[in-house]
Amino acid sequence: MDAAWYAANNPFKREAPRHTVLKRTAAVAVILGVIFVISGYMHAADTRGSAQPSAAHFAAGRGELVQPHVGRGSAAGKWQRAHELVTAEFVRRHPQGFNCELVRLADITLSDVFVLAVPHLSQYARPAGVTNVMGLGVGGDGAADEPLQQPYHQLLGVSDVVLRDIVRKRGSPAVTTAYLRAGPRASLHFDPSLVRAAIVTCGGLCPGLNNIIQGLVRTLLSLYGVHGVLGVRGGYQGFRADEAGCEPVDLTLDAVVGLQHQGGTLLGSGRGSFDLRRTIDFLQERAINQLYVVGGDGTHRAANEIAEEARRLELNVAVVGIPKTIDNDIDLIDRSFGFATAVEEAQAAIRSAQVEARCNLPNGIGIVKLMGRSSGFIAVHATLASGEVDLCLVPEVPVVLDGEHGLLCHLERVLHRKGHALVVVAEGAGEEILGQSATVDAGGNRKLPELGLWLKERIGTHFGSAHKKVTVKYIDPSYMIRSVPANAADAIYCLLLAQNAVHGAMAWYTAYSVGMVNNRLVYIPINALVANSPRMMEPNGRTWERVIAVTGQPDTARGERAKGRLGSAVFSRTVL
Ligand SMILES: Nc1ncnc2c1ncn2[C@@H]1O[C@H](COP(=O)(O)OP(=O)(O)O)[C@@H](O)[C@H]1O
Ligand SMILES: O=P(O)(O)OC[C@H]1O[C@](O)(COP(=O)(O)O)[C@@H](O)[C@@H]1O
Repeated sequence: MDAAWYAANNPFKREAPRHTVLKRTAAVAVILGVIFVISGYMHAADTRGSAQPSAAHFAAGRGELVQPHVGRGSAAGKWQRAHELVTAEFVRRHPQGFNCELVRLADITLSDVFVLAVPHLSQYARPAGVTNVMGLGVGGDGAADEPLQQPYHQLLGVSDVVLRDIVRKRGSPAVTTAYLRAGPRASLHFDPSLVRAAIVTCGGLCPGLNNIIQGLVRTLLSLYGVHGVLGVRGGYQGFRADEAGCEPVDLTLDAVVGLQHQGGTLLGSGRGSFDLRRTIDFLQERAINQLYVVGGDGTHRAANEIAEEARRLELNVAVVGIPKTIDNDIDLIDRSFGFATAVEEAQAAIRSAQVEARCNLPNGIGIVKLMGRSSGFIAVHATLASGEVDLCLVPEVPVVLDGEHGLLCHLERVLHRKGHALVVVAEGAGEEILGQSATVDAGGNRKLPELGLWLKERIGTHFGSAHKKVTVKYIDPSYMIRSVPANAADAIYCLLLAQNAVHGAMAWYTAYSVGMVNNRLVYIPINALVANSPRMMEPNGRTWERVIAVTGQPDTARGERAKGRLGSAVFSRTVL
């Protein structure tokens, strides 16, 4: 490593030790003064006394009303004079003001922001220092003979960050973490003509995998003018192609034409075992200097090992993760790609089950099993979207069948009221009833007992013993759901993920995963990502409360029966 170069260019100059995960980027001693829109500023005189809260209301409460200096000059000028903390930059961003009073919340301040520092290759490898310009035609079917280029509209720097904790209330800590904002940087660590990239997709299938592959290939080849992209086949076992019998393939622009319309993954996937030594050998033998790994938390744990070994050996190799989980159980990010498609696709199965339940007289019951090994996000979101589900069972909430507040009694009430009932079951629900399975798959994931089928029998015997005829239809659309192409929202998300994954590696970053946080694309150190995954739905949170409100089922998460934290999983919310 060139110590002098690093000392001059280290973007994280600070006193904190290098191994510290949270690194302080700036002493942002700015009182953000989170501003609430309360009542008319421009029309203050007109609106006071209406249904809007008044100045007196704030004087009596926590807020400080910002008195507008109504006078001559532009709206922006008046607006800026309204309060000394409203800076020129703030006015520039909001030239029209908000046409309402501003109330400064003295309780809400932000004193320090710590960015989750992403390792970068120039800590031991000299950067190429090539100027970054955008190659045009990234969505095209082939490379132009004379590629067109233009400067980027916006280039990002080391202190462009996205705050993590945006929800603020009285008593919220004045310190927050932040993520590096993803995007193109002015200078490139890699000379594009010397880049040889590899892509691998691991774990179970998920809508959008092909969009990610296509996005990576197009960004590398067209946007950056890289010369070679290799597709590693069949997941991590593809790094041992001789053993696995699946040779890597060259990924050209032609090879990815129309790929976004196909489900699955062009490269194949797998949960086969990961071999660090053989993977590093593969990268070195084929002179790969950028590795893009698409997979879930297990895949990211392996990617982290590759990145750490590459750093130990001082290899000029960027390792980039793209989080893939149909279950949406990777924490920190708003949502994973493919999840919205899965929720949408689940609606078809729920509608079919609804028709079966309605038409099988008397007392038709439709059960739909949805994926969700350790978290029930698909089941929960599909239930909320449907609005017709009467009972939703997820791994995070205990399944209590018997008793007055049990789920069977609830079904009896629903049948009495509607004549039919609709149940959605996440596959991992009910382990506390059926017990944990000892068998695991090739990725080390536990095989799950079939609660849905068991429930079908149990409902039959329950109503049978009460001499009540019911007809139960069971639908398992799991593999049909995850094999579909991404919907439009996921397709756009995949494109953003793929482009930004490449921007980071080209700039100099490594050992990071790209994701959406607070609706912005960011770089998250893989270490931080795996430390916080898998995530589960908070059983005492508002999402589950919404499910209860929609289905009317008894809340079996209440009180001491809530499961709490399970293993290394963290409870967290998710954004669709
Ligand atoms: N803790 C781990 N450390 C290293 N590699 C792992 C780990 N867990 C899983 N893997 C590897 O990651 C790949 C995908 O794992 P899997 O659990 O199927 O998918 P996911 O990435 O969706 O969690 C497999 O090749 C598996 O060997
Ligand atoms: O049958 P397979 O291929 O093992 O996959 C099923 C499993 O994959 C999962 O969807 C998890 O996969 P993800 O990595 O995409 O989250 C589980 O819900 C399910 O148990």
